[in-house]
Amino acid sequence: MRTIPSSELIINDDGSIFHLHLRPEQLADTVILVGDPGRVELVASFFDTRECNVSNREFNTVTGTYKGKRMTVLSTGIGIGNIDISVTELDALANVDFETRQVKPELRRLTLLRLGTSGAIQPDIKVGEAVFSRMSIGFDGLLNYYKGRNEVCNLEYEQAFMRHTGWSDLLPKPYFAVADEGLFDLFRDSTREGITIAAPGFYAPQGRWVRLEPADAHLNEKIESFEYEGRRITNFEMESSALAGMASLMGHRAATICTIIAQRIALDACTDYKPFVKRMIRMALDKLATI
Ligand SMILES: O=P(O)(O)O[C@H]1O[C@H](CO)[C@@H](O)[C@H]1O
Ligand SMILES: O=c1cc[nH]c(=O)[nH]1
Repeated sequence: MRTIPSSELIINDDGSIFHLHLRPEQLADTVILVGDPGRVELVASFFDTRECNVSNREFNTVTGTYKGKRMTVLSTGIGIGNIDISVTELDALANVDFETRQVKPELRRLTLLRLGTSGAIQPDIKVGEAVFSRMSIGFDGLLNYYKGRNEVCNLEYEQAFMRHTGWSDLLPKPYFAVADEGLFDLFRDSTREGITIAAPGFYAPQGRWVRLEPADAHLNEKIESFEYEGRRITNFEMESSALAGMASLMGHRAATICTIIAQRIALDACTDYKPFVKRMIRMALDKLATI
């Protein structure tokens, strides 16, 4: 059996994992991931009990209970690189023996739910709505670095999307990662189903033009008009693809729900979005407490 070298899985002197600074016993089976470090306290404010509060860089973590169910809430900061770190380290905490540095014979299956914010790219999706990313399109390329990527992605959608958009060979190949169906069933009545683009940036990668002009000024129009099997692309954010894709490869169940805070078609944005996010968090906690 492979022993993972200490340069590949870095464990701190106190027995915690390199970036998250968590020790294996501090991780619950149900994990809520949020981008904003300040959102951890908002989620944890609903908890009945708290057993630990750990912080390193942008990674804040609280483990506690909500309606008797043990949960961990973790902030990942912004972007796919931090999802690569967070999901790998969460999985290692659950499934690697830190003494032997070997994968445990019995694997633990985590439930990973990201609660984020997002911009809508269809005119009928309003600010304040919660969109469930049933599929996520990775514009970031991360999953292409992992073996088995084709086995967990929807390749038909990928081909159709690249054809429709005339995908530039300067960009990473997009991957279509799929959310856990059980989580979709849990949330289908309380959210709007969507297909979400996870972009490797907030500005040009989402078609925004401040001073630097996007390479393809018409890409968002092509994204908006893409339709396959009667489904369309609904929203932009920056993490859901790597979360869904890595969790599928590892055997965890994962999904993303985002509150819409920008309406890209109406050219509108809401900066007072926290009450909507709070509503999404309470809804998600109530559902997660039942499984
Ligand atoms: O509100 P969070 O969870 O950070 O999610 C969204 O907001 C950030 C950009 O403002 C990106 O992380 C994007 O995915
Ligand atoms: O438009 C948006 C809003 C929030 N987060 C994003 O990544 N994009």
